Amino acid sequence: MSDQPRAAIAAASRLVVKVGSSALTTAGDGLDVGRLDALVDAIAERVARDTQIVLVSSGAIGAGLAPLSLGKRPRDLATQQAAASVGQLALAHAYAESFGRYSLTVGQVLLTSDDVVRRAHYRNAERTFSRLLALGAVPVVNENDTVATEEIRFGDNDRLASLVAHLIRADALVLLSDVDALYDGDPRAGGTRRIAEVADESDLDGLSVGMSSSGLGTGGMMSKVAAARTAASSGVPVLIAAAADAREALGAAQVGTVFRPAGSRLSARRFWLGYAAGSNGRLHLDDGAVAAVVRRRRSLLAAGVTGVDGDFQAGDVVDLVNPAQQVVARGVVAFDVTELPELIGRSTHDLPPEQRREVVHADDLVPLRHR
Ligand SMILES: Nc1ncnc2c1ncn2[C@@H]1O[C@H](COP(=O)(O)OP(=O)(O)O)[C@@H](O)[C@H]1O
Ligand SMILES: N[C@@H](CCC(=O)OP(=O)(O)O)C(=O)O
Repeated sequence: MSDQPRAAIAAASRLVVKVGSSALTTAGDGLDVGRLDALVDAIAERVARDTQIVLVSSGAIGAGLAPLSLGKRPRDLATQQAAASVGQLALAHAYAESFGRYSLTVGQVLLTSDDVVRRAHYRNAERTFSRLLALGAVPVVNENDTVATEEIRFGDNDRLASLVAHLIRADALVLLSDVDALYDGDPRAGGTRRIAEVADESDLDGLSVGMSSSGLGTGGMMSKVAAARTAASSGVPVLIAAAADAREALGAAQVGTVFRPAGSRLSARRFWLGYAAGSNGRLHLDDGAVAAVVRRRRSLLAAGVTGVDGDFQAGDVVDLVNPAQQVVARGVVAFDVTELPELIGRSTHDLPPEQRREVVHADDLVPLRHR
């Protein structure tokens, strides 16, 4: 086992740290200020060593339960939003007080999925973060739960954190939770083994990673592993650790599970295209087109398209799907959905001159891995 990704996390000059509800709130009592202060102590220590940190914090819903006399996490969206509305205020206040002990200023950034799905909003968010960091503030991020509808919500701050890590070009992502690492099965069941490092995708084979969460968070370990894979496969090392071990995690990083980054880092635009953008439709590819696009990194031509669905216009983002119905790539399509049916399957030189172009140009295309 190599210490390379842990050394990179220990030396990072820009970090995204995400903390889950389970590490900040308790079912009956709401926000646990003692645990929040301990997390802030660890972050402030790292900031004092000149690391810029963006904190993605869950816990708004959990923090809003006790003030509204709600016993456990509500299932319906309206009550979750009411709890988040009350809880986010408490959370932001607690962070402002806690960072204030170190004379650090916090800035609240509440994002909806539109802020990353739409390219113009994405760039706007990027500017806000870089300005806050340049001014020496600690951005504290959460989903804007009170306005996010069922359809558009992330519902999952692990994914939001991996998107933010790319948005701000962080050197590493640290996911803090109530569990100290990824195990080969749900540690609550006992008899499980800690995974110290995920060097490549094959290290995840055979693991039982639960959706079931602590009861306070959402997505369980499954959403953390998905977020870690997204970040690592596009060049960002990730550490999953317990919030209780935050000092060690943000220090030498010799705790938890580390995900080794694979390949080179995607540009902000290609990352956005592959992982953040919303998709407006699907192009179905034959095997030859899949090989050309995924292995040889060529443009997608009409000859290799077998079908289309969705409602898209030229310039929209679409999924590229193989014959087994797996999404193998995403790209910006060069035709409206209404134009494609009469073009597909035809070779480029048979097309009318005004339509003699790639369906998706190689520069606008990002191959994705699938499991
Ligand atoms: N293979 C696994 N390894 C580690 N934890 C797991 C695994 N499968 C399920 N879990 C559970 O995932 C929970 C963490 O997820 P969650 O409650 O959503 O955390 P958070 O609120 O921090 O996002 C842990 O309490 C743990 O019991
Ligand atoms: N935005 C929600 C948290 C959503 C979420 O992903 O929660 P968690 O699994 O605890 O990171 C809140 O603040 O309660």
